[in-house]
Amino acid sequence: MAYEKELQVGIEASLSAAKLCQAVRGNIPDRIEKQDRSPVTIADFGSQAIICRALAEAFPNDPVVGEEDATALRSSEMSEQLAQVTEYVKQEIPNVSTEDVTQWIDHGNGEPSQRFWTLDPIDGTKGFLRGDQYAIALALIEEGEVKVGILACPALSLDLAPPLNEEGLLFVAVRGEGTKVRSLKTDEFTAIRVASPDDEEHLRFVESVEVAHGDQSQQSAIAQQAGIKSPSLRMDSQAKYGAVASGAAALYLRLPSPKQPDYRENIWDHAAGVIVAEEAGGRASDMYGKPLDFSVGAKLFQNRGVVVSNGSLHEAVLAALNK
Ligand SMILES: Nc1ncnc2c1ncn2[C@@H]1O[C@H](COP(=O)(O)OS(=O)(=O)O)[C@@H](OP(=O)(O)O)[C@H]1O
Ligand SMILES: [Mg+2]
Ligand SMILES: [Mg+2]
Ligand SMILES: [Mg+2]
Repeated sequence: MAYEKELQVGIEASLSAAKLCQAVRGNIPDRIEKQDRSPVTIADFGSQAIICRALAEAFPNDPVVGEEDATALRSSEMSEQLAQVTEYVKQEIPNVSTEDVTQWIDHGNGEPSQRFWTLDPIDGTKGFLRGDQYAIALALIEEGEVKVGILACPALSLDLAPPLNEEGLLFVAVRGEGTKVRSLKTDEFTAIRVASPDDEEHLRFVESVEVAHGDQSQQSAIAQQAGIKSPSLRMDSQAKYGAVASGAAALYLRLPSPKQPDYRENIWDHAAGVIVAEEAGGRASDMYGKPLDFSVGAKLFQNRGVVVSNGSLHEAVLAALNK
């Protein structure tokens, strides 16, 4: 098996981060507003600290391109939140100082290079705050190609055979080796595949809960033109990729919002999910059919929108988008 050490370290760190997130969710924290006005919480910071620490120790030469950074958390106005983050991190790693925590978080300020990791410590922060879906998403990128994806979805369960019907799922994919899933509670993995073309029951699509993150009216029009008759399943975060990879849905659509036509997707919002879907037999591209290009920096500058399917539906979706 390839990337054995990467998997072992990445999985262990993601499970520990997932535990921290679930502990914080027992008592949903305040939303902290970032400079771009999007939300972050003490759990996003704690999760990034735990995973960056593990990566820095095991792979000191690998940059980590993470969503969060500790600048605001170091300010005196946020000393209370920093203390809270540190308390939660201590439940996973004993004897930790506030200085350790901010340093580990800032290990995620790396730049994309020939080999690097990208981390979304909580994808779907809005979902996390609402009590809905969220994910911890970690991916290894080499030469612009996603090689490993680890996607923990602590609140996800799908209406499918075990272990997918258990709450709390971990999806893992390695390039060329398929995708597998396990419950967060047991350590037995099961291989998964996307929905087959004749699976009428799962011929449905997933999209964001947040209206501002896409174009829901175009998304339903396109899905209909591709032959999907049922309404969408709205789900926060890269859990949507898990739904397509396991066959709970046949399509994930994320078309640019008319209010933000110039929005570019962040690599950490997609890298782990893309390999999880592809290695399960699915296909991912942008709305023009171009492969998602992870070689051009921290955003998908060369792509517009995201289409993820079970493969068989892809051409019909692209044809509808082309009209
Ligand atoms: N305008 C716009 N268009 C597209 N995407 C955007 C936009 N604004 C934010 N984001 C990113 O969306 C990430 C959350 O993913 P989802 O939209 O799938 O989940 S959710 O329903 O919003 O929770 C979310 O990731 P997190 O910040 O990690 O939660 C954002 O990076
Ligand atoms: Mg965010
Ligand atoms: Mg995200
Ligand atoms: Mg995030």
